[in-house]
Amino acid sequence: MATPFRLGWFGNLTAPEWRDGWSTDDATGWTDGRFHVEMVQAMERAGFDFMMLEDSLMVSDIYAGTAELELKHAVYAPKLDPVPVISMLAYATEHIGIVGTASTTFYPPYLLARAFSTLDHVTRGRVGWNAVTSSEDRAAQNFGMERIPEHDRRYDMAGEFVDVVRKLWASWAPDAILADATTGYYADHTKVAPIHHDGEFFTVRGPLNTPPSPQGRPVICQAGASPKGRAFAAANADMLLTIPNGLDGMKEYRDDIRARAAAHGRDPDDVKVFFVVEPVVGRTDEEARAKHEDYLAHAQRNYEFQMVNFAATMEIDFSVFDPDLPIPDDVTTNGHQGQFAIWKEAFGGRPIREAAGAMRIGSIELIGSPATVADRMEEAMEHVGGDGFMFLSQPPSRSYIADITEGLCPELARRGLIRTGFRHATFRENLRSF
Ligand SMILES: Cc1cc2nc3c(=O)[nH]c(=O)nc-3n(C[C@H](O)[C@H](O)[C@H](O)COP(=O)(O)O)c2cc1C
Repeated sequence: MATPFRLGWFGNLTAPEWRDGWSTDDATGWTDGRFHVEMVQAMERAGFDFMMLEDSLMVSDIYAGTAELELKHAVYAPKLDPVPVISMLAYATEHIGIVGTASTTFYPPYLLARAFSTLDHVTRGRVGWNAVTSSEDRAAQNFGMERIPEHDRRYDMAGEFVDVVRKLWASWAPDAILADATTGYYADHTKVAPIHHDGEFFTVRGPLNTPPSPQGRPVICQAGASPKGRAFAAANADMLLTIPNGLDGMKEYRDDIRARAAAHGRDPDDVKVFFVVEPVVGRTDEEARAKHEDYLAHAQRNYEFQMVNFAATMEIDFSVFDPDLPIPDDVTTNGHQGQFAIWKEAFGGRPIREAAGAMRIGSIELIGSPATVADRMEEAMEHVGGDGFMFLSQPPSRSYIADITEGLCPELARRGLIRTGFRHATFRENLRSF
């Protein structure tokens, strides 16, 4: 009997595939949100648990001191704000969870608690919040700061931020709404209380002015990789996103998070871990390999894309290094520390240009027919212990989405490896249902 796992998609509200000439309308038309609506509908039909929308708050010009390559490849900009787009994606679907990213360093906690409570209402209990600390000076400079706060301090702020948000979400008792025409009371003021939070980073009176939402507390998602990030995630998150290298790295991460969650008195099964992969699927193994070869043939484009990706998220200007040598040993970052260590390991001491030109972001390589890829996914989950995968494709194309939703997912469903329906109304209940 197969043990089922879950699927999510690492979505970017950026331009979908615009370089191959096949979906020319999408190249500029995607900003009306319809491309992503059709994408999330395909995922819901195919058996995905959720779509996640990443976010950042800057146009990065770290690589070589210019935004040229960032904008040339549309890596993180131009993009749309995920928070309002969640409403649209949810209105076009019935069951799938939708996770939006919002930063604990830049949002005021009151606005965030209110926005996600509102989203929980309008999605009828299907929203998740990807709580990130952000990592970029360029983003900080859009919010009156010169530099992003230091890495571990950001997590201290994030811990208090989540505490405030939780208190605000709980500032209305579940039965505070009466709507009683006989007594003339809409809401019971004795069940709505200020929180009077006065902490190191935030002072918030409360209560929230939004009524209790279907989940009460929207699903919390997190992607901490450093020790401090893992501690924060294990204490607070319902789901985690991660890209460790290889099967042993995946198992180490999941075991560590589960042990940390248990140490906080939590049931480890309430914390689901999703591993990022970018499957390359064809009708046959040969067809999939040909697609992969085609990707490798764009080595210079891939290299430039990854350089911006690394520079934007780690604020390290890779242009100062010799691309024909490995990453120097003494480079550190105040950005995504855990992720940087993992990428360095993935480069395996190879020259930067060569490694980045052939790189796909993901914990394991999945290339083949639906049956081949399904075999590998099943083996991986057996090794790691469970939970699920999150697919990434930067940028996604309609044909890539179809490879996954019409090719791979039916094979996974036939084997009983992914969900074929949703038994519960809310995202959290569905996340915990197996
Ligand atoms: C799959 C995945 C998705 C992430 N999405 C975002 C995002 O949308 N916005 C963001 O600022 N950081 C994002 N991050 C970064 C994490 O929040 C975190 O900072 C990073 O994994 C490094 O871990 P650390 O902060 O513990 O060093 C993501 C990380 C991963 C692995």
